[in-house]
Amino acid sequence: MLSSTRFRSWRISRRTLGTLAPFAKNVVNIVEVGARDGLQNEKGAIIPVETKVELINRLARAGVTNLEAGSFVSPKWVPQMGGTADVLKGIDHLPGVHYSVLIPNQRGLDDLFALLDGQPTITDEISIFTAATDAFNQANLNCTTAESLKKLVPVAQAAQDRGLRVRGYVSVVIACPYSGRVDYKRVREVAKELLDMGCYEVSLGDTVGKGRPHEVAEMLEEVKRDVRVEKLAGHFHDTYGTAVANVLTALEHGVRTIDSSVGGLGGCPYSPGATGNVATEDVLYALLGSKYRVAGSNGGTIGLEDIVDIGWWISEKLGRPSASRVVGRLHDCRYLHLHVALSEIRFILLVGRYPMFQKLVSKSYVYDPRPNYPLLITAKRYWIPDASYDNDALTLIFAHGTGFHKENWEPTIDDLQELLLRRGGVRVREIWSIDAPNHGDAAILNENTLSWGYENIFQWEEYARSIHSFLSGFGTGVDVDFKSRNLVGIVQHRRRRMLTVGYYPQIKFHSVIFCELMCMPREYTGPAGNMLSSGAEKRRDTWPSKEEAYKIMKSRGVWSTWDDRVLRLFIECGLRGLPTLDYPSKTVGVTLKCSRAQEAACYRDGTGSTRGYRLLGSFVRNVPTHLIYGAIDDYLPAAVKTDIIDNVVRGVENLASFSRVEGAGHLVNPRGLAQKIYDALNTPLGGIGAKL
Ligand SMILES: CC(C)(COP(=O)([O-])OP(=O)([O-])OC[C@H]1O[C@@H](n2cnc3c(N)ncnc32)[C@H](O)[C@@H]1OP(=O)([O-])[O-])[C@@H](O)C(=O)NCCC(=O)NCCSC(=O)C[C@@](C)(O)CC(=O)[O-]
Repeated sequence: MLSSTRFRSWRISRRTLGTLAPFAKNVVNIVEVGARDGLQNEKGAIIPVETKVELINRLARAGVTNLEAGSFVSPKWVPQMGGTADVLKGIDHLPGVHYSVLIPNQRGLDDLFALLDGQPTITDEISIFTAATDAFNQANLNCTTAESLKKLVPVAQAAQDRGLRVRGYVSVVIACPYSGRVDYKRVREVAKELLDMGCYEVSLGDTVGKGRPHEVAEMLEEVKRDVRVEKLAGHFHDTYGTAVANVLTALEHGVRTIDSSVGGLGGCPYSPGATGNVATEDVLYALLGSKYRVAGSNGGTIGLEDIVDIGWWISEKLGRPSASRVVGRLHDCRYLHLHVALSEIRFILLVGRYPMFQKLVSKSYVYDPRPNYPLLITAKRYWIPDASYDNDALTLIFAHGTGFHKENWEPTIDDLQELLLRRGGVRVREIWSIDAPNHGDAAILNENTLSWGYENIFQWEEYARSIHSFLSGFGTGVDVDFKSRNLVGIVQHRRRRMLTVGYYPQIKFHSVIFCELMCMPREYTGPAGNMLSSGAEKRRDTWPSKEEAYKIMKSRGVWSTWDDRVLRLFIECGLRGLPTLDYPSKTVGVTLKCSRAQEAACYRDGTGSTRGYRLLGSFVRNVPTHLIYGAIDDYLPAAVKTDIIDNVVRGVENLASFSRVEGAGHLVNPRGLAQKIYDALNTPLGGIGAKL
């Protein structure tokens, strides 16, 4: 779990930027309320915690940085919110994302505090709520507006004393289902009282969804007489189809934060007849190409196609069509492979990604091995739900090459999974892919630590140690006993050392597959390392957005030669939003997760490849070893490959298998590589017992 103080302070600085910068720059904040306001209103069976967790994780990965994760209300009143504590415990807490919870009263806050006692960073924000009419409050909170405000004062105070930020809601700001037309003056007074309690922002809710744009305008102008508009958010339900128009009206009147709900989920259980919130997809779509830019962590925004996909997915889970207008159009278009002139990048990525995830599901983890190992580890697990396996089924452990990240393997995993499903053979129980500690998501979590002693040379053995630590189980965050698994290590490029060092306790491997192994004698490592490290230091590492980065990389340099799926994953998972420690004053755009300095530091570790070269001979005698090279000798000279086979391994007969991927060089083609990995996994091993 992401629980360090270092991490917390980073979140706070992002939060400050998030609230101030967007207002000044026509940047719109989205508060995604689907998992709370949306799901709370679902009739029928209780939605499982896992579904809520997946929904929230997907939204955060799509770039949403403010989302409501649930509420601590009475489960008798709102049964769907019953498992909120488990939801908070289950989600991946991504850096820079606020996972807020709705709190009705002191009892709800006490329940949250009990949770925070055990996990202090599980949330940093609560929302409190009341309404502009007594009638609505009586139905929703069992008290009048004045009574509810009185009860909320100590709640807001206690939350702030605990370091939480507090957001306020005023419901029924246009019309009340019980008492009709609302007095906007009362909306102004209630909003002001919430701000006086310390709310950093008040969201004005057209709970019934009857509001028309001119009414929204009038209501806002009234509220603005007492409240600065940057303190206001708009929350519109779409019962009468006016929600998008109301959003645009609110923006024109200076509001810069909009609550919305993926798939248009939801409604308030105490607002009879009201439908869901304005769909997040519909807001994103409406603002495309306008003077407004939506803030988010996915290349500085929220990925529309990701949200479309999530809206489709959650609607399927709930067994009904999405309420979003946009989702039906874009989702169908994607599946018909029509060209949608929105974001070509994300569109193709999703189409390309689907074959794999028909069967495999995935989850990201943060593993904390401290104090046994100083750096946090991030890993992703892929598996088929509900499948059963015997003890022989394999668990594949993927390790990536320098400059990449754990998701880099996904096209290969995708193609491998397809082969396993289509052609059978060995049974694969689970696949894990692990970031090097200065790459991928781990690089963000370890950003500060990496600047204290790892900045000049990052020995690749650190990756070895981190994986050993991960597999040995002396840490928290991943509850799998890898020692009982039938492990296969699949290692890209120069990672041979990773599995060979003799750390204790020893981890048994069924076999190891080296792909384009970068072990070489000393005369090659120096020049290659110098060339690579100076290249890494000089390379461009900031771009205005992920879309721009893709366009630039696609058109030049080594990037343009990559398999397109790999390049798109590099954009999606290898880049991060600014600012960073290296660029503290750049607030817009994206940069590399594995910074230039850290990549160069890896290349300066010249001895890793040489030691790997020396130890490879004894390694293959002890561990069934498959070796796969690209057929094109681009990075790795043909002479080195020949030397490895003839002199180090002493003939291919000492390997479990040897193959070359046709048409591939150092950055091998994923499909060809998947075929070779499939073949290697299905090669009988002849009974060598492997121990690393
Ligand atoms: C506020 C209460 C609890 C008062 O309900 P009450 O009956 O007046 O309170 P009580 O203090 O008499 O307690 C009654 C029972 O509830 C329990 N209880 C009391 N508090 C809690 C709590 N926090 N968590 C869990 N249990 C609680 C309490 O322990 C007791 O249990 P019992 O002894 O009968 O077994 C109730 O009215 C309630 O939960 N209402 C829920 C309202 C709600 O969640 N509405 C939807 C959210 S608001 C919304 O959607 C609008 C918004 C924000 O999106 C904006 C917009 O669209 O306008």
